[in-house]
Amino acid sequence: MDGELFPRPRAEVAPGAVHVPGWLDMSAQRRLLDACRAWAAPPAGLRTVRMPAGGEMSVRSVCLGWHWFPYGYARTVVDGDGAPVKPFPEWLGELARDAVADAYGDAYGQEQGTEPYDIALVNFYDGKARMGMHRDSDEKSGAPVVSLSLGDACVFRFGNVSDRGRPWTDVELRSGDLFVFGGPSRLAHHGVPRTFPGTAPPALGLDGRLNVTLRVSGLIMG
Ligand SMILES: O=C(O)CCC(=O)C(=O)O
Ligand SMILES: [Fe+2]
Repeated sequence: MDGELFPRPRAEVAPGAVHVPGWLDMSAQRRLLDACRAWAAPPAGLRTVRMPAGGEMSVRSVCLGWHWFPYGYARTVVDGDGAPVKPFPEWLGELARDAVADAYGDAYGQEQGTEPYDIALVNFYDGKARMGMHRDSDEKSGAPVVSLSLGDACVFRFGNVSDRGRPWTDVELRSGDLFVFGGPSRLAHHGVPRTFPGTAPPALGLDGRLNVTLRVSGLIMG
């Protein structure tokens, strides 16, 4: 972010897991936030996800392209209002490609592939929301997951591929930050143990935190 006392360096926290601080400037953050507000509106808008065991996720979510539910993808909001999922816009796919290219440079070139990005999962965190350690394993593609953060900062816990426990690395994700995980880290466990309410940049006008992950489904269109 401009005006910081110490610039935050980019970091590869595990092989194929790259944090790029301040990747989106304020106007790009505003554009993404405006789009999230439109996506959040019904039908097929922001919803609370109920887990098979009976609990509810504390984040509220909306999907584009394919609708994620525990645990799979569908073309309609099968666990909500039943409406068709909103389309995945072309500009988001371009943003995902740019993100992977910027995060990886020439490394993991083989991971970039040619399959188009076709899923966005948007998660809204109020001050109390969290996300437990999990893997993004419902996709049929090994393409990297692209994560963009807006609003309040959070602790993003990036763990290992074998289980939910240590070793992990805690990374602070702030508004505008990019995190890409692919290659050997594509199926690493990760979660958000806490956010820092009130730390969103005032110029953005968001109370809480939004995270947008962009993914390749590897699923057949239709
Ligand atoms: O909010 C985040 O930074 C992570 C979100 C996440 O892991 C997911 O949507 O699967
Ligand atoms: Fe995830």
